[in-house]
Amino acid sequence: MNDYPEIASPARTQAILNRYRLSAKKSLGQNFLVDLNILKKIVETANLTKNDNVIEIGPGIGGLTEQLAKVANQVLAFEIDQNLLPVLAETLAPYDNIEIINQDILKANLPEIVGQKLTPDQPLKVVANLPYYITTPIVMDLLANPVKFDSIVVMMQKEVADRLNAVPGTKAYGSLSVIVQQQNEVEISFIVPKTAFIPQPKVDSAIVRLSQKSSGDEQPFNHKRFVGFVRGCFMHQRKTLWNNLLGIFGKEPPAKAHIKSILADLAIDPTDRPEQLAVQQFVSLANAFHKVGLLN
Ligand SMILES: C[S@@+](CC[C@H](N)C(=O)[O-])C[C@H]1O[C@@H](n2cnc3c(N)ncnc32)[C@H](O)[C@@H]1O
Repeated sequence: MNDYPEIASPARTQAILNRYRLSAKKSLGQNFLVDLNILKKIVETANLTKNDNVIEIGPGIGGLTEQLAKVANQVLAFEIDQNLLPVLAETLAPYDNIEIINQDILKANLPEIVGQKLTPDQPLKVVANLPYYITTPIVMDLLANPVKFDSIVVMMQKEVADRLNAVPGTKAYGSLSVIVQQQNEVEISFIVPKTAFIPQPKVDSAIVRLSQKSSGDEQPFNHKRFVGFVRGCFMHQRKTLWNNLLGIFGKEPPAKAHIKSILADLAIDPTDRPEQLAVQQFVSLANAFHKVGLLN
């Protein structure tokens, strides 16, 4: 499709940055991936076909975007940094199936944009090398979005990936693990060393694949309320579940009595710490508190 060397080589990336007199902005999490093998592995992990539409977050100078455009139908790439637009116009000029949207992904109206730009009946996948300073808000927004994605394959700091994938009883297990795992199968596909980037970040990264669970498990009565409830349960991680629940619902008699009887009904020990509970136990708890009118 083009005769240029791939964008994501260390030499070409550095040459582009020099020519446009750009230096990577730390404040926007700009670490550009310059290892073509890793980019290809990311695309393989996303399992893209010519029928798939892709949302990319943060195309940077276009290294990953280029690889996505080669195998997917259409790529919509959200880039907040206006200074990168002329770069992307140059690097991605050979591709006619990419649209760059100069918006903050956390503020973009995805349902409207996707509805306007993409055909509705094609699979929609997210593939991105996420800006690390907002990894968690982006993942949370994607999961809560009315737009449903067939899969999400994203690079993040390894430490955050470990939290997404953590099992109960471990230090990494927290509200993020529960909220993400409630809806998704989580897989850490592979680790990316910091040497694969310009500039190099301080820590290694991981490629995480999220795909919607198709289990018949009990579902939370409301996703947003469930998220708030789980965060409340982990508010004071070293305190008991009992104390965290009192923190959420108050110590007054009706709330206290409900907490006591719901924990007893669900056979949950009030002296357990929040990290000892399985994902489905949080769902049962949230739904039980909703049923008695404490969580609405
Ligand atoms: C880790 S870099 C990835 C760049 C490129 N995709 C790559 O793999 O080399 C993250 C990118 O996200 C962009 N970005 C940061 N915050 C953003 C936001 N709120 N919305 C959209 N893009 C953002 C940065 O400007 C940067 O281009």
